[in-house]
Amino acid sequence: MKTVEIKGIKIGEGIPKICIPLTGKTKEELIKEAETVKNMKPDLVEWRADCYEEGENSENSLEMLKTIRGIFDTIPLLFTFRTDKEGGDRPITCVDYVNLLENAAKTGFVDLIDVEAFCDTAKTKKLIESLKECGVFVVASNHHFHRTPSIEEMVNRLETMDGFGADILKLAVMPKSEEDLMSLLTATVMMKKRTDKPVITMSMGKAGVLSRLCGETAGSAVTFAAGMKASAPGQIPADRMRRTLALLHESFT
Ligand SMILES: O=C1C[C@@](O)(C(=O)O)C[C@@H](O)[C@@H]1O
Repeated sequence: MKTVEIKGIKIGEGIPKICIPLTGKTKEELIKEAETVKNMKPDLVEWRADCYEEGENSENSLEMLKTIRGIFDTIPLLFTFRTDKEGGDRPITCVDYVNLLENAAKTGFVDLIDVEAFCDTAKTKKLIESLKECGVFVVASNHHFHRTPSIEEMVNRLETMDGFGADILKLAVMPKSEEDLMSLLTATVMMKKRTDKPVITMSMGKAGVLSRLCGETAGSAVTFAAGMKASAPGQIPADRMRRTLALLHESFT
């Protein structure tokens, strides 16, 4: 397994790492949220720039990013602009999306960047390459807020993201039944044999909660947990997540 190591955090090894999202809408909200989240001692922090007012505006975003980086000086920071097509808060054109990610990578303020791999597949590989050249790790992602694709499709999508050259492969799906949850877990287990990169998967909503807890067994390297506010359905509070992961880990060893 190729672990991704950032500021002493080894993604892809041991207990799944806890990532807490920041979802504030205004600068004031975000600063308050960031300080609260810092006290929760997350392994990673995700800034959901699409939740920020005018977050699609590169200048605005990068200014805010600098402030957030200042607060999380030693904690790995993931920059995400989730487009409205994949469940995010605001629309953005493909051109602006690419520019925003490239500009964020060039600041040196972020450790990881989320790239929606299926936004414009003809351009994804090149975008990932250019971001990696700036020295950031790339998390390729794909989200299905209304369904769980077949096991075959989920594995294909994760393998495609691998082929695009991402460092970490992420897939979030919505279950409609217990079978859907099991399908996501099966696809995750199958990926262990098909890639040496860290994989992150989750089945969202209440029906999928188990998938956020069992990453150490299934092979999901990071789990997203709520800080002040969840960024997706089914995220449980970070303190409860930490206790549960520790309890499971203890039971395995
Ligand atoms: O991709 C993901 C996963 C996520 O959607 C979840 O279900 O926990 C939460 C998002 O903030 C993050 O960007």
